[in-house]
Amino acid sequence: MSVTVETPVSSLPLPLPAHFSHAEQSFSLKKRRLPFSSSSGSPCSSPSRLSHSLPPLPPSKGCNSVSRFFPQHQSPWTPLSTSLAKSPPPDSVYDPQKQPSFFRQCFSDLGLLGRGSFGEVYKVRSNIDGLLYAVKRSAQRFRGNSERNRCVREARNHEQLCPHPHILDFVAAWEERGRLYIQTELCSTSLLLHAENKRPGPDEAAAWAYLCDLLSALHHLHSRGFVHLDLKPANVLITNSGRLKLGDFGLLLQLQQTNMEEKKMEEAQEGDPRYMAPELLSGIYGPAADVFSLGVSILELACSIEVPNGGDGWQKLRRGFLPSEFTNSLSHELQAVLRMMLAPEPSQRPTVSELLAFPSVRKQRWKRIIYLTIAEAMLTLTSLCQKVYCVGCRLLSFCMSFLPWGSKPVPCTPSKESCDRDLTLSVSCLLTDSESPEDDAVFLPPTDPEISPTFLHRVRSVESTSTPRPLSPSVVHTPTHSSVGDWSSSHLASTPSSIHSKGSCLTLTPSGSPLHHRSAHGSRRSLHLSSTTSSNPLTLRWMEKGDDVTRSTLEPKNLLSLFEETSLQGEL
Ligand SMILES: Nc1ncnc2c1ncn2[C@@H]1O[C@H](COP(=O)(O)OP(=O)(O)OP(=O)(O)O)[C@@H](O)[C@H]1O
Repeated sequence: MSVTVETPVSSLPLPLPAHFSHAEQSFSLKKRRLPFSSSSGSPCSSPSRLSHSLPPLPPSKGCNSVSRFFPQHQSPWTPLSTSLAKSPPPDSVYDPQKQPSFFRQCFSDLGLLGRGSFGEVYKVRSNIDGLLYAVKRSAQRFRGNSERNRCVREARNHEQLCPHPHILDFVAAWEERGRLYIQTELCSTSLLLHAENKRPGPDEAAAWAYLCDLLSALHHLHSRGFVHLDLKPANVLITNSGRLKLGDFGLLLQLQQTNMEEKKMEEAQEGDPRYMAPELLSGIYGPAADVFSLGVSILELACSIEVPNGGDGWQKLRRGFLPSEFTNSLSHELQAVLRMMLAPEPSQRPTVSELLAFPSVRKQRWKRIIYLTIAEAMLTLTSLCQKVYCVGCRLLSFCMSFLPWGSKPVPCTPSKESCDRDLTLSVSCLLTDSESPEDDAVFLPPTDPEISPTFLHRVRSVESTSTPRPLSPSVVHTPTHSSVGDWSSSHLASTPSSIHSKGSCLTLTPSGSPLHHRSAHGSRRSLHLSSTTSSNPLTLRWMEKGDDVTRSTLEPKNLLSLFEETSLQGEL
């Protein structure tokens, strides 16, 4: 396919969907995420922050909104995935006679990772294999059979698509009390949040990396006769190594023909208007729509801009105009690729296979493969080293217990399991607005609330506010540690926040420095999670530099704690 610099521009403006009426009119530079509203549990809304407003709920097609006409699904739980139907949890883990739900019996250590228009996503530890996962629960009970069927189809399609290195790993899906649960692999955050937490400004290298990963994911989908129809940074997850994984298959569509031609589809739904291909407005669905959405996503990420969801800017982008004031800083190669992906006519856009064959894309893909191989090898190595270190510490502790002075317990770096278990923190206030607490109390507020990794960006937003925001003294955290794998990953993935765990004291730091905040009187404050009692809960608190709190809390003193204390003071 030849590279067209000028794409033909149709003179007639495209019809705008009705819900674009309050839309943003043009492109604008990306702004940093606003503080998370603790009361609502959602980002503060602002007209200029439309990329954080949730897309409109997809219309519920063909289902009656009055739920009493439909039988409630009262069975304890129904497996919806082949994996779960074939190997249900053992009796030792799940006992249907017991009161707690399937979810509560099979999973523990809950923390809210995020909310979308479909539902809530929790970080969990499986009581079956002891590993960490993400579980997405639909916010609403099924309002009828068509809605239920759509959810079941989503789960089955997702299961069918796995495994692939750039598709979010599917583990299981089930239905319980009229809600859908999808268990997937746990990632570190979404691409949207990851991109927002980076330094503002164009980042072409990252854009190429994202393009390569997502082209690979789309290639997998399209070659199996599926179209995603909702590709956007919020639906892409990023692993500890920085690998992108395409997720959220709620609008996934299986095309009838194997040759993947565009087709008018009655049952298909369009996704987020900001990333939507123009032909979807005419009801033409095909793989080219995904290419367009990927083009918009890469444009947004490469130039660090907000893409419009209506108005002139929206129209222009769908008529082949790229915002040159932003794209001029990109290389000609990337500009050319974007221009082709954003061609107004679906037939003018290259297919994913054609894009993967472009010399510029092939070159970048090789770089990406090498980078990911090294990053993932380093992560594995680091976690191995940590395990060895843990075993060493335990052995040392065991040996010291035979020495005459060895009666006192020797603090030891916790095992990887406890590290992993405790990495996720949750905030209880985010868990308390379940619509019917009795029936839906699958996620009881944990006694020791934790903060999820995605909560870090919200904590960071505290830093940017002008007035000090005292943290609630009731926010008491379980002992929390980041596994070495997770620390290094955050560096590898260029995530600007990291957690440094030094024995019993843990410091949240953006970009590797302590999270500082200037108080009204100008003194520097650091946000610490510090050990405060002998039972060792960690309390999130503001500490003035020079406060002696940490020193007094590191008891009992011994060689290891003295060493930790010294290194901590060095950091301060
Ligand atoms: N597997 C996962 N691992 C880690 N975090 C996840 C995972 N899945 C989702 N999340 C987090 O939960 C948030 C909400 O996810 P969800 O897919 O429900 O919503 P969304 O895609 O942002 O919105 P929508 O469903 O409206 O498109 C995400 O933004 C992400 O931060």
